[in-house]
Parts: sequence; structure tokens; C-alpha cells
Amino acid sequence: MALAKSRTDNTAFEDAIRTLRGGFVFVAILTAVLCLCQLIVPLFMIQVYDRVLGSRNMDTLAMLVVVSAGGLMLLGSLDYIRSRVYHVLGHRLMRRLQQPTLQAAVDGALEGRTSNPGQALRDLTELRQFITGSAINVPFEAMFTPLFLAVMFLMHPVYGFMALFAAFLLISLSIAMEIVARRPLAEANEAAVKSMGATSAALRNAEVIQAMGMLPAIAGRWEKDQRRVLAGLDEGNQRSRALSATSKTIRYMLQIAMLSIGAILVIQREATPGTMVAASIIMGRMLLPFDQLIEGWRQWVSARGTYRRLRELVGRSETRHAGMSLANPEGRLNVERLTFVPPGADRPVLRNISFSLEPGEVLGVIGPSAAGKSTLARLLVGVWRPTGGAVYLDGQNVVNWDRAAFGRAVGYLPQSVSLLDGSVRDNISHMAPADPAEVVAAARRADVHETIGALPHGYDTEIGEQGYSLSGGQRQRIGLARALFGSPVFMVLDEPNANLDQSGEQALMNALAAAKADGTTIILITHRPSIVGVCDKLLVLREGGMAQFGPRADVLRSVTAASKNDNNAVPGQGGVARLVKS
Ligand SMILES: Nc1ncnc2c1ncn2[C@@H]1O[C@H](COP(=O)(O)OP(=O)(O)OP(=O)(O)O)[C@@H](O)[C@H]1O
Repeated sequence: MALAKSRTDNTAFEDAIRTLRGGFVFVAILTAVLCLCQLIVPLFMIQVYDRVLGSRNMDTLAMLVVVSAGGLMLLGSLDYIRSRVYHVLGHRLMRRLQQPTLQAAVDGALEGRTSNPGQALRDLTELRQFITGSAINVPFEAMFTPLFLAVMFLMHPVYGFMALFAAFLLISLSIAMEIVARRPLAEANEAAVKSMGATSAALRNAEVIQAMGMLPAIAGRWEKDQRRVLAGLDEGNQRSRALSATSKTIRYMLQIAMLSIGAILVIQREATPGTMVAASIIMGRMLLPFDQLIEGWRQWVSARGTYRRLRELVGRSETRHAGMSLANPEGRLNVERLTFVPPGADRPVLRNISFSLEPGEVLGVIGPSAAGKSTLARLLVGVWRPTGGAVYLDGQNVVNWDRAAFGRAVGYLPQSVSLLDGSVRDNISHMAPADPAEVVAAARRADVHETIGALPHGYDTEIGEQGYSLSGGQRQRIGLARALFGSPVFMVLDEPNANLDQSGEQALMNALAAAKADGTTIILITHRPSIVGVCDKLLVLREGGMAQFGPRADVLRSVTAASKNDNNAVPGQGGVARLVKS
């Protein structure tokens, strides 16, 4: 579904990649100098074989040793600098993409585009590791093949043609590798990611799996997926290993062939012994990147898949820039002709909803199951973007608010409370550092201070998926404290009393009365009529439309009148109960 996005701007990913370009150009320059330095050893050999051994001049040898040692030290330093540049580029990518990736993962989850949002973060880490690893170097090295070829031609055209033939052979093998091994490896990688996502999602419901004995079925699916993944990996790996072994053998054979050709040229006095040895070394160096490319093919296939997934996810998640943020919001709410059609659906879930609330007013939203109440809640807090119409808080469209500022002004308690991994205190303070007095104040207002005090480590007790197990009512009350934190001017509470007992409900009523007295505008979605007494106005939703809206007493009266005309109706507040539960 459409999300709250403040600007159509898909460049976060491209921007991040663009910032790496300068670094890669620098790497290319460094690699060029490194390739030149790699000629030091063969040139040294030519000089030793052809000049020093002939002239027996020790001074020349000493000078050659000094110059070569200097060159090799430069080579070592540049190699180190290049690895540092990769390191910096990897970290820069991480820094630039961390936030957009996290945002894209959240957007993807909300839009139902990804069942496994955590994969995006794993992909980003994998991309960083690839950039800081050794495989990325290979194309840069391969780029300078013409330099080595030129040196070979300079030494003797026969060496040049031989090297050209060798390069052609290994490039052909690389292309063959792309053709025969990429598809099975890429498919296996994608299947592995999907299978991991589906199984992790299933395992999050461990309670149901165990209670209903679903483990064998889940294990069966996992095994079936794994068989497919392994078959793809086996096929890809077998092909790539066969080609890799072939490439190595060919490379060694080519070096022998080069030495033999060199020997013939030396015998025919066409070339010197020094060039014979040097040609073999230079060709070995020239072909090395192709060999490494074939060897590290899997890493490249995997990195390409990672890059594509990230580009798609982050690219489709439009950049949110810091939008409107009002200094002292009051909580004036205007909902204008709000309509929402989920993507792919052919009819709206909400139709033409319009109402206004003044600061400090409490609106109860009631209606049967699937009437669109939770959808309205999500639209009110700007989690989803409406298909038509808009929600204005203090005159500003909620989808245009800066999210952090919105979070400070608004309290939201979703139907599934969704506490996060962290301490009770972290959860109440929206996971940010906060003044303990403010955290305690919110907990007191939600009447959960004593309950928290009874937990093993009080406010520092770790909760969430991996922490201390709270009861449904405790979770709901901590969720309410989170919604009340920071004295919001606008609160949306989706069935806040669903898990509360009578005393919990009373505490909730007190908290709502106190917030209302402070001028907080409150939307209260409920199935249970017991708390509509706190509401100033009531909105009755039915099949996505506004069935009734007005002051509580008027709506209750009209619902009761309608009930009296209905033989099966229950009068009074029961009429509301019937509306709510039907
Ligand atoms: N993302 C979506 N895609 C398709 N349909 C959706 C989506 N979200 C909600 N719906 C549909 O919208 C309707 C209203 O759902 P909603 O959760 O808002 O109802 P509700 O009034 O809160 O129900 P309940 O009281 O049972 O919680 C349902 O029929 C639901 O299937």
C-alpha cells in the first residue's frame, strides 16, 4: 500500500553509489601504478640475465638491486593504500545507505513488498564485505591487460601474439563461466534468501508451531527449499570448479609454452634469455586476474544479486526528507474525504470519511469487525498514504510531517502492541535516551508504574521478542505508557482495552481523562462499549463508510432508536454493542 512519502525522489541508492565513484577512480589510478611496479621483477631479470651476467659488472647489479628494492617498496605501500581505500569506500557505503536501507526495509514491510525486512540489512553488510574483500580488485587488474600486452610486443612480436592468444583463451573461459554458472548460482542464491525469509517468519510464531505440532510441516518445507538451493549451488559450483581447474591448467601450460617459444627465439638468436624468463613471468601476471575472476565467480554472482536487491528495495522506497515540523502543535484534527484502496484491491476499505476534532476532544470509533477501524488509525498517524483525501493535524497533512517531530507530538497504540527488543524504559521513551522522570511520569499516567516496579529489574527489565515475557494486559499498559510519553497533543489508540481487566480499564479511563484535561485530542477505537463513556463524539464505521458521526449522546440515541425498530436489537448501550459486534 502507499506509504507516507514526502517527495518523489528515488536517488538515495544512486547518490550513495555515486559518492564511491571518485574512490574507484583513485583505485584505478593506484592499480595502474601497481601494474607498472609489477614489471620491476621481470625487467630486473632481463637486466641481470642480459647485462650483468654478460658484463660481470657488480656496480650495475648493486644499482639494479637498489632501484628494484625501491620500486618494490613503493608497490607494497601502494597495495596497502589501495586496501585502505577499499576499506574507506566500504564504510562510506555503509554510512550512506544505513538509514535509507533501514527506512526501505520498514517501507517494504509496511507495503507488503518484503516478508523479510532484515535481509536488506544483511545485503548491505554483504555488499560492504565484498567491497573490502579481494574479489573486487580483479576487474581493475584485468583493465591493465593491454599494458602487459604492449610490453610483450615490445620485447618480441611473437611474445605479444602468444600473450594475445592466451588472454583470448582465458577471457573466453570467463565468458563461458558467466554463461554456464551464473544462472544456477544466482537462482540458488535468490532461493536461499527466500527460503530463509519464509522460515524465519514462521519461526517467529514458535508458540503456534509447537502447540499445533506444525514443526514437521515447517521442516518439510525448509528441506524442500534447501534441496532446491543445494541442487542449484551444486550445479553452479560443479561447472565453475571444472572451468576454474581448466583455466588454471591452461594458464600453467601457456607459461610453459611461452618459455618454450622463448627458448626457440633465443636459440634462433631472435631474443635474449632475459626476455624469455621475463615473458613467462609477465604473462603469468597478465593472466592472473582472469584466473582469479573464474575462481571468485561465486562472490561476484552473489554480490550482483545483493546489489540488485538493495537497489530495488531502496530505489522503490522514496526518500523522505525532513518535512514540516510545528513548534507547538495543538492537536486540531481535520479529516477530509479520506478514502483508501489497498494496492491490488478493487474496492475501497475506507470511503469518504470526513470529520473534525478540536484540541482535547475524544472521539470513539466503533463498528463491526473489518469495518476499517484499524485502517483509519493507520491513515490518521500517517503510516499509510490515503488513496484520496487527507488527514490534517494543525492544518498540516500528516504525511508531510517530519517523522521524528510527528512521533514527539503523537501517541499511537496499535492493535498488536508491538513492543521492541530493549528495556521497559527504552520502549516507553520511543527507544531514545530520555529523562527518567518523564518515563516514570508516562508510566504513572498509564497506571503501570507499580507493575513495572514488580518486574525483575524494574524499568531496566529487557522485554520484546527476546526478553522477559509480559502478559497481554501488561504489554498493553506499557504500550499505553509509550503512547502517553512526552505528553502528545494527539493520540490514536486502537483497542487499548482489549486485554485489560476491570481495574486496567478504569486506569485507562483515568489516563484518558487526564490527557483530555491536558488538551490531548484522542481517537479511541474499541470493540467494547464499556469505555465509550469517556468519549465526546462517536464515529460509527460500517463497511468502510461513515454510518454515524456526532456527539456521543446523539449517536447513542440514534443507535438506540434504530435498535428499537429492530426486533432482534438490544436497547440502550447494547445497541452500540450490537453495532460493534455484528
Ligand atoms: N493491506 C491490505 N490489503 C487488502 N485488504 C486490506 C488491507 N488492510 C486491510 N484490508 C481489509 O480492510 C478491511 C478493514 O480492515 P481493518 O483491519 O481496518 O478492520 P477493523 O475494523 O479494524 O477490524 P477489527 O475490528 O476486526 O480489527 C478488512 O476487510 C481487511 O481485509
